Amino acid sequence: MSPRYVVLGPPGAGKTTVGQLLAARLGVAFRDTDEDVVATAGKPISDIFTTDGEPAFRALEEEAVAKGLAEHDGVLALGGGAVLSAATRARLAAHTVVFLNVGMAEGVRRTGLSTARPLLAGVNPRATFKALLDARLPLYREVATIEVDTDALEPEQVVDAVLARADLT
Ligand SMILES: Nc1ncnc2c1ncn2[C@@H]1O[C@H](COP(=O)(O)OP(=O)(O)O)[C@@H](O)[C@H]1O
Ligand SMILES: O=C(O)C1=C[C@@H](OP(=O)(O)O)[C@@H](O)[C@H](O)C1
Ligand SMILES: [Mg+2]
Repeated sequence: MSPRYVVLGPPGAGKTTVGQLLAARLGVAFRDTDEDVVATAGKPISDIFTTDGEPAFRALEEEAVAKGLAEHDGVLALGGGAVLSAATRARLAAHTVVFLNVGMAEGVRRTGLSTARPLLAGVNPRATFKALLDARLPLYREVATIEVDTDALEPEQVVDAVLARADLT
């Protein structure tokens, strides 16, 4: 069993939103590793970061991704930082991996009103987002089999683009 599509990319790229729409379009189940982590920890992501620290969150996330890849056959969305784990990147090698990209301005705009992402809750979200993109873009591209730039697309158009790209592979 293997997910039809694994969806990754920076916060605000639309992994959760587009992943759900893609799953609905295909008539398959949707799963999000962030939700699995919250269920396992029994508390919200912001609390895990505050109480237990980011390394504890990353360990839970690595486990949730491994389980999702092994158990789920629909669309699996990852958290934006899941690719920081070399073990996760190695596990993604055999999968159809969709990288949803978003630039700094649009990414900050989309995530700006939410307090749910502790990494972006600092004083300078633009600088934080830029540093995050610089560090992670090579990692997303290392594992991606399909890349879609979402900046100028509505979520349903992103689904169209993913499926059009998938037809070509
Ligand atoms: N293509 C898009 N165009 C406009 N807004 C979007 C798009 N994709 C997602 N959003 C919005 O951006 C916010 C973050 O989306 P989300 O799916 O949670 O991203 P991620 O899971 O990648 O962090 C949500 O408010 C969502 O409605
Ligand atoms: O980029 C990150 O490191 C994170 C992204 C979040 O998920 P989304 O990318 O779905 O917002 C969530 O996993 C956590 O707040 C850490
Ligand atoms: Mg998400």
